[in-house]
Amino acid sequence: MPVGQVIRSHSHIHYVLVDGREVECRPRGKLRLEERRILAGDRVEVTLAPDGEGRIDRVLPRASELRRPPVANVDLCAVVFTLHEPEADYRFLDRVLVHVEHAGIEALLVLNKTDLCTPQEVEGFRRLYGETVGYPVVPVSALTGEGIPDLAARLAGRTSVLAGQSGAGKSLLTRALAPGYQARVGTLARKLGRGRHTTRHVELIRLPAGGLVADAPGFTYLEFEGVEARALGHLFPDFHRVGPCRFDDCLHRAEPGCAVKAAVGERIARHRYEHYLAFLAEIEAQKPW
Ligand SMILES: Nc1nc2c(ncn2[C@@H]2O[C@H](COP(=O)(O)OP(=O)(O)OP(=O)(O)O)[C@@H](O)[C@H]2O)c(=O)[nH]1
Ligand SMILES: [Zn+2]
Repeated sequence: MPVGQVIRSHSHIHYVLVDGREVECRPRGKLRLEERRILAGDRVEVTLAPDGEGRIDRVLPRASELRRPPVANVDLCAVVFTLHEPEADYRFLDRVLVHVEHAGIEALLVLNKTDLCTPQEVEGFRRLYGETVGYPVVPVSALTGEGIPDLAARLAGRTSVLAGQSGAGKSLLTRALAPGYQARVGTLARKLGRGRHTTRHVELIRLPAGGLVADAPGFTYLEFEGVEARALGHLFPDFHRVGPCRFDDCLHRAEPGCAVKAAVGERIARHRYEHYLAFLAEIEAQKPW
């Protein structure tokens, strides 16, 4: 039985990508009654009819499920960051990275607007986040197209969402990656404040080099709900490369024999440690005493 991936839905009609072909499918009766909605990104078993349409027989177990936007099986988050326009906000970046780690999704750092940067700035960022922190970094310019083929190659075969602060260039990047793509929500809806970010049905856009990218940004809800204070340090990959600390349950704050604290300014960037402390305080303040 062929297996495909749902790329968009319209009430009870789901468009499923099967062997590179978009097939209009309806779920079989029993599935329609189930509580579980069929989400964009779902892998489904389909029966193809001679007329070219199909029937969804079964939704395969999800490897991941994002709430905002509602997409199943996202396996990569491209976090879009800029050094200028808007000015670099490392605290926001680290916050997004913590959320991506918490969701168990691989992160890729996209340094956008390189046309506004000196080569030294790009190299400095690549060293800091690519080497010291340890995420793959892809410098691009959505405006000039520089680096876009490299980014496309990294998104090939994956189901991705873009994240990052407002104005970082997520929309322009999506257009640079999928030049033929036309957003289905018009300017009017966006002006009324019911634009792409709040559309109920997410669409996965097919990239020419293969791979799917959501048409709505991910990780827009950045409260640390569900993140335990003791687990926060595990969401900083640069922290687990040092150590171990003397105590297994070290919070890396004032404990004796803390390997993390000892590495600050060397193998751990000072601002990463400061953001960790700030996030930790935020999580502790959330506790219902
Ligand atoms: N110079 C330069 N400008 C860019 C680049 N990418 C995007 N921009 C501009 O930055 C502004 C914001 O880009 P968008 O794509 O709307 O940003 P966004 O991340 O989708 O923003 P939100 O929709 O608010 O989340 C626009 O004016 C873009 O034209 C780039 O690589 N270089
Ligand atoms: Zn420690």
